[in-house]
Amino acid sequence: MASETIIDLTNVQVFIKKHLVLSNVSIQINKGEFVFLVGKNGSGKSSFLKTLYGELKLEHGEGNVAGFNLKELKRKKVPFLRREIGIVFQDFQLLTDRSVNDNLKFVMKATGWKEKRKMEEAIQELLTKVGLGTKGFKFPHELSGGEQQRVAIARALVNDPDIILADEPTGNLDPETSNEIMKLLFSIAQNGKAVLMATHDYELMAKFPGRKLSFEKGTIDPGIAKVEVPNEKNASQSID
Ligand SMILES: Nc1ncnc2c1ncn2[C@@H]1O[C@H](COP(=O)(O)OP(=O)(O)OP(=O)(O)O)[C@@H](O)[C@H]1O
Repeated sequence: MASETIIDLTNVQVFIKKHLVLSNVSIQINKGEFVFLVGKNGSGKSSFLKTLYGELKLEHGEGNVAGFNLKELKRKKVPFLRREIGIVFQDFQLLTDRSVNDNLKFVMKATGWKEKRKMEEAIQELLTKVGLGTKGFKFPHELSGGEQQRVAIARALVNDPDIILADEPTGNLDPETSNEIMKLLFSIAQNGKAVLMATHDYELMAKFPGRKLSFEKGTIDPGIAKVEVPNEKNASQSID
């Protein structure tokens, strides 16, 4: 796969209100990379991700994400950046009052999808991709934590973004289920997306060798860039 930079930061500083969280951040990430964000609690991983998806405004330094200049990005344009990024959280953040299908449909409608049949086809394709092809009619509370996270990943993929940002996506899951979710996220990177994942799980990191961004001393050590995702030790094409 040809290397193509999708995240490009130069001398970025990340602030929360007046509090300087990170400085001297210069990082380039290519499509197809799997990147772990590692560091102690409070070292700035979530704030870094928020900067990438436009939740925190970039005031200092230069940042380009999926073709958007973060410094010049106006608040009302942030939804356009978000369409290029899929976001996955530790606590899934599904809408509990509707089915899996309707959770996905909700995001589709909010991002401009109109044709019912196209939406239904895309939903089926996405759910099959994450191994939930028969569960679209279920409500979130009828699914296990791992299944709910798969729905959240399907939702993140709705607009076929080049970047997936995952903030401790396995934080609420048991080791076996975490492993399955990792396989899924890895396969997404292998299909050409940049996947960035904050985690404290060193066992997972040992098993799925990706690039590591280390958050320490108020900055980020960018690790060694790899163009392609290394194959997972027990690589399997099948997600189930
Ligand atoms: N809303 C806020 N207001 C003020 N300070 C904040 C806010 N959110 C986070 N911070 C501070 O910013 C710093 C970075 O926090 P951040 O949540 O980005 O770290 P993290 O590495 O993601 O931590 P964790 O591993 O616990 O999720 C911390 O010092 C934190 O206390």
